[in-house]
Amino acid sequence: MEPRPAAPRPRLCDSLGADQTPSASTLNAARAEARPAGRRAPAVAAVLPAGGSGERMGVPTPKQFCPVLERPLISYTLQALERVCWIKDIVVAVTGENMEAMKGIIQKYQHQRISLVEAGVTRHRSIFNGLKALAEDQPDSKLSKPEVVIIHDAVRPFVEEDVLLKVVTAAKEYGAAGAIRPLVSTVISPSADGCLDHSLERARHRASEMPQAFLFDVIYEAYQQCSDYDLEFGTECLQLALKYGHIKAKLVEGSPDLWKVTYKRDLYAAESIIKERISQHICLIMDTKDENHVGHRLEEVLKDELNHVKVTSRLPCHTGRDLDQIVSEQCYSYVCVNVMTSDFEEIRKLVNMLEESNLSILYPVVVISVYFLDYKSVPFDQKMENLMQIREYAKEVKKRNILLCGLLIYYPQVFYPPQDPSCLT
Ligand SMILES: Nc1ccn([C@@H]2O[C@H](COP(=O)(O)OP(=O)(O)OP(=O)(O)O)[C@@H](O)[C@H]2O)c(=O)n1
Ligand SMILES: O=P(O)(O)OC[C@@H](O)[C@@H](O)[C@@H](O)CO
Repeated sequence: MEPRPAAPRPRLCDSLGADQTPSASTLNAARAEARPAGRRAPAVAAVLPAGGSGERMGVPTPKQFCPVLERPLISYTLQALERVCWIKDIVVAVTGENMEAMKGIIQKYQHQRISLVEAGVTRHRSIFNGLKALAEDQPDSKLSKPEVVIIHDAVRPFVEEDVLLKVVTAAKEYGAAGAIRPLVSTVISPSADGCLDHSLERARHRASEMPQAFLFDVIYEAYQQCSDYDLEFGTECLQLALKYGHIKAKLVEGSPDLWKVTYKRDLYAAESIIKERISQHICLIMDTKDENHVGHRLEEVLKDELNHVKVTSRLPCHTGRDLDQIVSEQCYSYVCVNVMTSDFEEIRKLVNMLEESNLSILYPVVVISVYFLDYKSVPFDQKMENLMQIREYAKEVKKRNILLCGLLIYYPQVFYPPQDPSCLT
């Protein structure tokens, strides 16, 4: 087993999640349920098989390393599991030839709690290698044996804490548990001559997805007893627990986002989902606390469209504290609405804060600086000079995954009839 890479700098904790991310009270209740009175929560580890070649993706790069928004797919899955604080170890099985690349990903994106093991020639063998790293009967094992182990494909990036908690809670009670989804197509059985032999009643069957969870001893003993045929051709861990451990896994309905990236179209879908999620988190920054600030009109419009709009006002004298609060909101799109000020240095300070927070390591960060200026009080060429500064600076920060743009709204300083405030939007 490869030693854990050196602990990188403090990693930002990304709070992004799909809409179904459970509330803290939900999780606390489920944790309490998972923890019989007086008993400690189970020690939980995860094994991520990531040793495939991605043949069906049809590209030279194994799909787990294919870029999504210029970041390897596996990094999103690692981030999803790292967001779950009660998973103490994450063991990733990669091929020897991809070991260095995997270490580089861990370092660049500051992943933590990751241990690497050599993958096998099949998915089951990769998973078995990951389990061996957690079993304490192995000579080079550096990890403590968990009570419950999660098995999750590295190419299923959209896994949320709630389904992980459900399968772990169920595995503790039943010995094994797995996420399932309704079938989209009907399953049929062909005869030897390539004709239909029979079809399965779709409503009575389900698709087996990931994550799955097991009492560690149940699945580890199943793999130790596994036939070579099963290791070579099997695709279902739940079946191993049934066949070798006589454990009937508890089936847990999963969300639609649990699908596995298999074909190229799945990468495009993954990118769209990620873009949609990060674009839902917007932070509006205004340059005064004035409640009549035009930014509040924009806030109303955005709140009608988006789920997470944070608003803050940044007075020049309190820039440091307000900017810290802004960055802590973990947004990835910032709209700075400037009516009173149009100080380029303010934008530079914000961009520097965003960069120092490492936000732009995980996702591209968008900063839109909007200037409202009365064209009678400010000469046009002076303001355009400001925008030109932003344009040059934007070229520089784009290399650091921060997309900066400026918008100048020049308007005559006239009185808008109160019955028509929409003129300002
Ligand atoms: N020898 C293998 C084969 C697969 N996997 C992993 O098992 C997961 C699910 O397998 P699959 O989608 O089949 O991945 P590939 O085998 O890479 O895909 P393909 O069958 O298209 O080659 C993936 O994270 C893959 O990296 C693995 O760890 N070791
Ligand atoms: O068969 P593949 O290697 O493409 O993927 C493995 C899947 O079969 C597996 O992840 C789920 O079906 C649950 O076992």
